[in-house]
Amino acid sequence: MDEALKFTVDHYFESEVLEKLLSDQHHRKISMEESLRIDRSFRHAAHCFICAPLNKLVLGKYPSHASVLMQLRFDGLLGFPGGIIEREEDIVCGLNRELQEEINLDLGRFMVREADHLISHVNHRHKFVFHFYSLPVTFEEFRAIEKQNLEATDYGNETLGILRVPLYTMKDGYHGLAAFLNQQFVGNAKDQLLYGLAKLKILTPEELSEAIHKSQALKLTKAY
Ligand SMILES: O=c1[nH]cnc2c1ncn2[C@@H]1O[C@H](COP(=O)(O)OP(=O)(O)O)[C@@H](O)[C@H]1O
Repeated sequence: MDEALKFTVDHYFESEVLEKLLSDQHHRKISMEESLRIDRSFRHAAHCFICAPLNKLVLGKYPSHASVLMQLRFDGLLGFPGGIIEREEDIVCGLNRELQEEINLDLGRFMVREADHLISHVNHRHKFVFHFYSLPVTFEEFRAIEKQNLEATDYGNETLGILRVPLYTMKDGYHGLAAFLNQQFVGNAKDQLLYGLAKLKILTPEELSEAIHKSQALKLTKAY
């Protein structure tokens, strides 16, 4: 594996390197405690990685081990459901409220908890802290969440729809996750996606590394 590529993947696991790497992109890792002490002029936003285990052959031949939900925003960018936390609001309460508004999450059945926190980043340039949480569910629950989404307040205006991230790789080595990584993501949502996949052990570092490599190598090539 070439060194530059290994570095890209490793940075999701080694916080010091992550911090250094992400500082170039204006997103730096920050602990939850530190983020809560940050200057009050910073806004907080929280987004959620909803995922379920799956054992399926896509198109009858490409193995896929999980379902992960993202959404297409009003501006055509891909992101996770969630949003801005109100000034006096608790982060997890604000996230659950946003999930109800954006994807009509049934809060009687599903709730993100503090323990589901995955990672937070601060962007000093935009004075924003971005918190990222997971909501692991069963596949049946994931299907129920997908169906309920159509009745969301924000459906068709703020959010254009939800989608499942393709976690498989087709025969050409590009279509599937690698091609998906070349789409346009809002803020640091792409980093969050890769982090969630690694942290929840949905894909191995080697699989992630391969997808990142292929997405970079084949970006300009149209396979068909
Ligand atoms: O999935 C995401 N990951 C990380 N940041 C995101 C994501 N979606 C939106 N953002 C950023 O979060 C902030 C709040 O945007 P969002 O559209 O979610 O809030 P809202 O729904 O409350 O208007 C913006 O700075 C936006 O760029």
